Amino acid sequence: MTLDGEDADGVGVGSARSGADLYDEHGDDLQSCTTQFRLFGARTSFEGAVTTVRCHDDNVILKATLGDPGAGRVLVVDGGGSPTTALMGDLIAGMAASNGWEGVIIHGAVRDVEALSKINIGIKALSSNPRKSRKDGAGEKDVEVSFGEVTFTPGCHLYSDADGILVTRETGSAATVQRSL
Ligand SMILES: O=C([O-])CC(=O)C(=O)O
Repeated sequence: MTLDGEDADGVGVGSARSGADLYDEHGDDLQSCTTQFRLFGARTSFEGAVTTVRCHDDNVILKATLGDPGAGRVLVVDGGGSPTTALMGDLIAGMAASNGWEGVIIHGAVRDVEALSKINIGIKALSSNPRKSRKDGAGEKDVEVSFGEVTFTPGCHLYSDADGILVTRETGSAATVQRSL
């Protein structure tokens, strides 16, 4: 499946299509996340291939991953839904934006909310908490994670906007959603 921005003649439609438009076109070929996130970053719409981290109140692996070149990817973080500590603040988010990450979705909390709103990256998280997380290095990378009735498999494609989060069921280069639809 290819989710591209072209009409039947292969001509770009020229205006941004929303998550609702994408869902209407592709239906249940796409998973739709039922978890209600808050939007924290300056970018309201973002997409890319998924990389995953699972960590609970410990952000060492998250920080190391966002220190790698993003190459247009979106990091999906299964933080166990914890509101207890922030897994990301403005320093890590700024680094992620500089490294070419398109977005970060955190099933958990962030901090430095005012500053995050000025960083040119997509950020969705459940909540905010000024308390920082532990630095023990507990967690896993590149594992399948699930929340909001969606399974996020590394390499699947994710599209996020004000409507919500859509995720392909397949992985690989054929499953693409171009940004300027
Ligand atoms: O270092 C942390 O735990 C998170 C943080 O405050 C930042 O990214 O600015």
